[in-house]
Amino acid sequence: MSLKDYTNLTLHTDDYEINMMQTYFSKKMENRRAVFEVFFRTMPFENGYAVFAGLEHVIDYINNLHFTDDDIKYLAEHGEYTPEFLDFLSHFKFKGTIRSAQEGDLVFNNEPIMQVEGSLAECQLVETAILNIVNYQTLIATKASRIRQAAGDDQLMEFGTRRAQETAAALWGTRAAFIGGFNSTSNVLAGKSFGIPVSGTHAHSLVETFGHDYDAFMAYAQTHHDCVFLVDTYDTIKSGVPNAIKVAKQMGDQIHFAGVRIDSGDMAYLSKRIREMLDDAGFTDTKIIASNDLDENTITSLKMQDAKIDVWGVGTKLITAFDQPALGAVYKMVSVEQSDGQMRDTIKISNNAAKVSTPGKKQVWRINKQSDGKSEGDYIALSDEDPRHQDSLYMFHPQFTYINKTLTDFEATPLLRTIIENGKLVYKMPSLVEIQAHANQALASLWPEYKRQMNPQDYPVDLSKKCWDNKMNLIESVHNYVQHLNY
Ligand SMILES: Nc1ncnc2c1ncn2[C@@H]1O[C@H](COP(=O)(O)OP(=O)(O)OP(=O)(O)O)[C@@H](O)[C@H]1O
Ligand SMILES: O=P(O)(O)OC[C@H]1O[C@H](OP(=O)(O)OP(=O)(O)O)[C@H](O)[C@@H]1O
Ligand SMILES: O=C(O)c1cccnc1
Repeated sequence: MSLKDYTNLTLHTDDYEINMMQTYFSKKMENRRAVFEVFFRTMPFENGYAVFAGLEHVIDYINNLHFTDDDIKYLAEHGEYTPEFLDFLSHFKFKGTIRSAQEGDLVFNNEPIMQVEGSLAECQLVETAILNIVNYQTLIATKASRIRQAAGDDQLMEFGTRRAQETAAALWGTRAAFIGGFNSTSNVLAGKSFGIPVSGTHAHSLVETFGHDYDAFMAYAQTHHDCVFLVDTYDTIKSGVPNAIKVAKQMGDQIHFAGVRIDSGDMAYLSKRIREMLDDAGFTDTKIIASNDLDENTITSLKMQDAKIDVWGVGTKLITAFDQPALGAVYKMVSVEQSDGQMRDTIKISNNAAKVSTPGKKQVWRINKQSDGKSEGDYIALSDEDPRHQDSLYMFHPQFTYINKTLTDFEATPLLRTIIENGKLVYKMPSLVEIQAHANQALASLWPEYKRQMNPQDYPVDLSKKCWDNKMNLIESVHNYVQHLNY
């Protein structure tokens, strides 16, 4: 089950989208064809790759897209819309085509990660929600993947709900965290909705209720088989751990003494002492779980200190993407139908070279070496090109064109898959476990240079010659047009 029965998100769009729709409608342009593409300009967290997430929610959103009578009434009362336009909206259905990266795919800056092709009206309407969903979920999946890289094979528990930016962010965020490599969530609704394994320990309030570690742990042990005791409420070494061991010994086989959790103090020192105490008492399989404002940096540091921590509980810094709260993905028009029925590629010029959009409907080809399967880079081509038909592939840096290479031993795989075609879902959503496995496979084909946490190499994202020429020609024609203006 998914969170399908949440509020209809059709009005979850910016006012200006509906205002533009009204203009297109009044000018009889609402059915002109258009192509828009989603991309981000800089890598989140200065990471070498991003993990794409959000497609399932985008599909739910598109499937639910319709203006209810109530929505129309609201627009009639609050906007400058004509009755004819409101009538058009009341019959609106999404009939466009969406091509997208799959969840768990690795994606990079300045390449299309989703493409919407359809009528001008429908393409414009869906911009806001698509960006809202993809921006957040891709950011969290990427943060989770960074934390996974730091944690190695250790268990990662997602604890973020209480700190998330509201409920939807907690739920979709924990799903994105799972895609990025987390093992479980503390959020029960996320477990029910998405099938994520749910796990949890107990809070300090349990110990405070009983007033003593022993009484609290014993009460918990008498009411649960699997027990993780939180040992830092009063004094970890003098009271928490000794009382946890005492209860575990007294309860014997009646419980599974799965672990102890620490949530404060010097966790390198404490975990080493706790490990000795547990081992001395014969509980060599009992795990040590740590939480307290953890992220990939604290986990890396604790591992360097040889902390004896087996399981990491991570909340705030993951679910809020603490060190970079926005991915900054944008949705740009790349082609639009003219009055003569011809498509014209479009460009947004900027003084900042990196901000000049790449015109034309495109496909991203992931180029891997056939011999070792490793990624050589991404090759952005116009949609009528297919590098699979070429014996060799010339790849060059789109700004510093002297950086180039010619590949013969290569395999090209399209990144953008058709998800919705003319309004119909044509894509079978993989399970969440399959998506997580897909992300792991994708990471395995990436060289370690792109995966390191600090100062990773820039992954090559190149344009085909045809795509590059198309961009240069359009820049030239816009310059000519601006130069000949007389104001
Ligand atoms: N050995 C360590 N190396 C690196 N970071 C650590 C280590 N031990 C704890 N931390 C991290 O340091 C941060 C602050 O911990 P600190 O001990 O100052 O506060 P605290 O234990 O949370 O205090 P409080 O008792 O108020 O909860 C946390 O993010 C924690 O994960
Ligand atoms: O530190 P985070 O990465 O955000 O992980 C979530 C935090 O939430 C809990 O603390 P909280 O103080 O809310 O409740 P408690 O009384 O159970 O400690 C838990 O003990 C973690 O410290
Ligand atoms: O289960 C836990 O230990 C837990 C859950 C949420 C937040 N902090 C801790």
